[in-house]
Amino acid sequence: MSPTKDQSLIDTNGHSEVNGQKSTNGTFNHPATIKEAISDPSLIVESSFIGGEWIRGDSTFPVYDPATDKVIAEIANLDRQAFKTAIDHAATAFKSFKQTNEHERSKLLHRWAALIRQHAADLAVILTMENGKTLPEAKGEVEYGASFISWFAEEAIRSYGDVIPSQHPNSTNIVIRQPIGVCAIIAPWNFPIAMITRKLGPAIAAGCTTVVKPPSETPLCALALTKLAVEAGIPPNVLQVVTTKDRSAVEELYTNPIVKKVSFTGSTGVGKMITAKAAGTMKKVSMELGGNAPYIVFDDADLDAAVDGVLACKFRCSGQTCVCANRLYVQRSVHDEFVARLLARMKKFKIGSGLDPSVTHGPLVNKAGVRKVKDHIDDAVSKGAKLAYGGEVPADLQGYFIEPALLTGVTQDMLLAKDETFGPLAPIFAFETVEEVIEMANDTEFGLAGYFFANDLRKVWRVATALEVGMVGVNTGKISAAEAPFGGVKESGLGKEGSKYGLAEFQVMKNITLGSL
Ligand SMILES: NC(=O)c1ccc[n+]([C@@H]2O[C@H](COP(=O)([O-])OP(=O)(O)OC[C@H]3O[C@@H](n4cnc5c(N)ncnc54)[C@H](O)[C@@H]3O)[C@@H](O)[C@H]2O)c1
Ligand SMILES: O=CCCC(=O)O
Repeated sequence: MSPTKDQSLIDTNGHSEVNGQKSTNGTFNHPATIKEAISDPSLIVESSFIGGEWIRGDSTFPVYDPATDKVIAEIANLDRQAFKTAIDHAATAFKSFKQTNEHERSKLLHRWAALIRQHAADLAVILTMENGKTLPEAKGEVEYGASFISWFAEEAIRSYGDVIPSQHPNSTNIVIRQPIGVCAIIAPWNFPIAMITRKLGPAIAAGCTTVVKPPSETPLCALALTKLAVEAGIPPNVLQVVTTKDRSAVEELYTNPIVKKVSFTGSTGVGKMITAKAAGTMKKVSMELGGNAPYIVFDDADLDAAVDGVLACKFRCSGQTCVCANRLYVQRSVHDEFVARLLARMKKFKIGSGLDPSVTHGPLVNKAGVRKVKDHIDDAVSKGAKLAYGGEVPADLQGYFIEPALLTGVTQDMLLAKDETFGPLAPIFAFETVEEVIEMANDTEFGLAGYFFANDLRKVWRVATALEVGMVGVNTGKISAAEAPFGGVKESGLGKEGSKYGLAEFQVMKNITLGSL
């Protein structure tokens, strides 16, 4: 694949180089350690944060750089008791934190967001080295992550109640919102900063105390964020982070009766299991789960805009985004032209270290991710699809790489039609009519995001309302923003994050009927 400067797929500013990582002969030297690549090495923390102390414990687990398959950190591997201790600290802290003034919490969050932005360059490098995404994407994510903290700093002071006229004489109903209590936060590796701030922003704004379980693939961003939160003045027991590789230890978070809310982002299977176990103590849950987004290109669409949308949406984080287009439906009359234009753009991709300024797509997070893309390609080809481009695992790269791939002649009976690929594979299905494509798009148990490109207004309204998803992009591949309610329907989850609705997920509503005094 030839190098390119085409960065139109990245929804942030252009490339920038990392601390002189370019060697004198012009080839890119990926740094061996994170500390040598950032300006403030104190941001690299490998311990958990419980009860206001950094806890190392007796055992550790490794974090791998997906671009090199080399260990870049050894993180504290804590047990179930550590979660219990953190929950107890959070319960004690809740007694006073729930009494804090909304404006005070708002100021804390504003200070934290400012510190995140101040350290954005280093955080982006840490993110790229543990997750693999390119540096411009990582910078975009740092700002995206900070935007949730800023947003909820503002929402904290707009947590309005209600006054409802009573049918009884001398009586009034007053509705107030209160923080729900101790919250458990469990996050995935694909957005190691934003998936955590999208939960911590509203939790802290609401006056809750938290215990965070970061993903074992990418804990360094969560720990660096925590260090900055402490610097910002967020009381230690309000935000605690427990790192572990032991999934059974995490059970404490969704079964301990002290925890009142579980906010989870991850796969649908794990989300269902957690929901079932959390039901044992009737915890409130938010579930941001897997997707299988349809991306529909109608014959009246602006085809160049539709190709831009695919680059932004399908290949973001090398295809490892829950709202990534998973199935590309293209109307038969524009199919060949669309495929040709998409192929021309994909030929400009370059895979490699996300820190290399000439690279457009980084590695996947692990070998299992590469295997899954391969399996989806092999299954589709065995059932009649054509591999039009890419799909090889490059022998000359050490990390978890696979070439972005384009498949044509894809049909609904193939594995990738049902299962989220979570990788850089663009499968093209041809369709004839609006009815047919709506039926195909909805033929999945998932319902997170959907996209389509069309110009006819009646068709736009019809399709936007018919898609069974929580979020629709019309003539755009970019739908995520702090102000927009994020969340799915069907088996893609429960609840909304971000937006004016996100705060309520961490609150309980209480009606006070005030009789005559
Ligand atoms: N809807 C959304 O907002 C959203 C956002 C990002 C990712 N996702 C989804 O997340 C998935 C990819 O992320 P992932 O691979 O990290 O998901 P995952 O479900 O494997 O893991 C998510 C988190 O849960 C933890 N975990 C996994 N198994 C567990 C268990 N048995 N008990 C307790 N904790 C457990 C993980 O360590 C991680 O912290 C995809 O399906 C993607 O669509 C959804
Ligand atoms: O991967 C899921 C979250 C990505 C986003 O917030 O756009």
